[in-house]
Amino acid sequence: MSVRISPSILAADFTRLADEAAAVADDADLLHVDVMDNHFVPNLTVGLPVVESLVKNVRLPLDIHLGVADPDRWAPGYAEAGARSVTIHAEATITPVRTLRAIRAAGAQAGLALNPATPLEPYEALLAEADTLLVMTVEPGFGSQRFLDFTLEKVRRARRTIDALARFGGRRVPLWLQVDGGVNETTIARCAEAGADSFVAGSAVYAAADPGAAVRALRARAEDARPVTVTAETA
Ligand SMILES: O=C(CO)[C@@H](O)[C@H](O)COP(=O)(O)O
Ligand SMILES: [Co+2]
Repeated sequence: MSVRISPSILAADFTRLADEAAAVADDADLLHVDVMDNHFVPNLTVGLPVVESLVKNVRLPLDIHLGVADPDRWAPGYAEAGARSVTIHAEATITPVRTLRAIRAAGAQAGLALNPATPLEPYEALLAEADTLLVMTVEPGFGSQRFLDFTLEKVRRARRTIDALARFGGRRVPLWLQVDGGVNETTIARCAEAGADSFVAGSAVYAAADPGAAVRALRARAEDARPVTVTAETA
C-alpha cells in the first residue's frame, strides 16, 4: 500500500457514526477518531466508550488521534480497546517513550503528533519508538480549517529524516508520515509531493455527496503526486 487515507469522523454525523463509517469502508484504509478533552484543545468530542463501540461495529481499523492533555494516562486504554493506531501529542506527553511503548505493547501502532509550531528536531530520537509521525497542518481542535502552508517544510524535513532512518538506521517497520487538517483534493497533492504518505481528511470526505468517491479521488491525487522512490532496482 503506497498511501493511506483516513477519513475523520469529526466531520461526520455523530448520530449515525456506524453508517458514516460504512460509507467509506470499501475505500478508506483507516477511520480517524479525534478524541478531544476541552483541555489540550478547546473542543470536546468522544471518549473511550464510543471508541469501544466503534471497534465492535465498524469494519475499518481505527486511527485514534488523542487531542487530550494527559495522553500518558489515556493512550494505553485505546490500544487495549482494539484501535489499530493511537497517536499522542508531543506537546502533551510527559513520558513519551513509556507511552509509545505501552501503545505498542498493547498491540497497536504508536503515533507521535506535532502541532504546526512544534519543530521536528527535538523529537527525531523518538521516531524509533513510533509507527506514525503526524504533522498537524492546522491547529488541532476543529475540522474545516484552512491548511497552513508553512507546515509543508516540516513534512519535507520529516520525509528526509524518515528515509535516512530506513536507509542508514536499519529500520525495518514502516514509519508513516501523516498529515491532518485542511487536506482536500488540492492540498493532498502538495502534501504527497512533500513526502507524506498517510492522509487524514474530514470535511473533504464527509461534506461530499458521495464520501466513498471522495476517498477514491483523494487517493488518486495523492498517488499521482507521490515522488518516485529511487531504489536499487530502479537506479
Ligand atoms: O485533528 C483534527 C482537527 O484537530 C482533524 O482530524 C480534523 O478532523 C480534520 O478535519 P478537516 O480539516 O479535514 O476538515
Ligand atoms: Co485528527
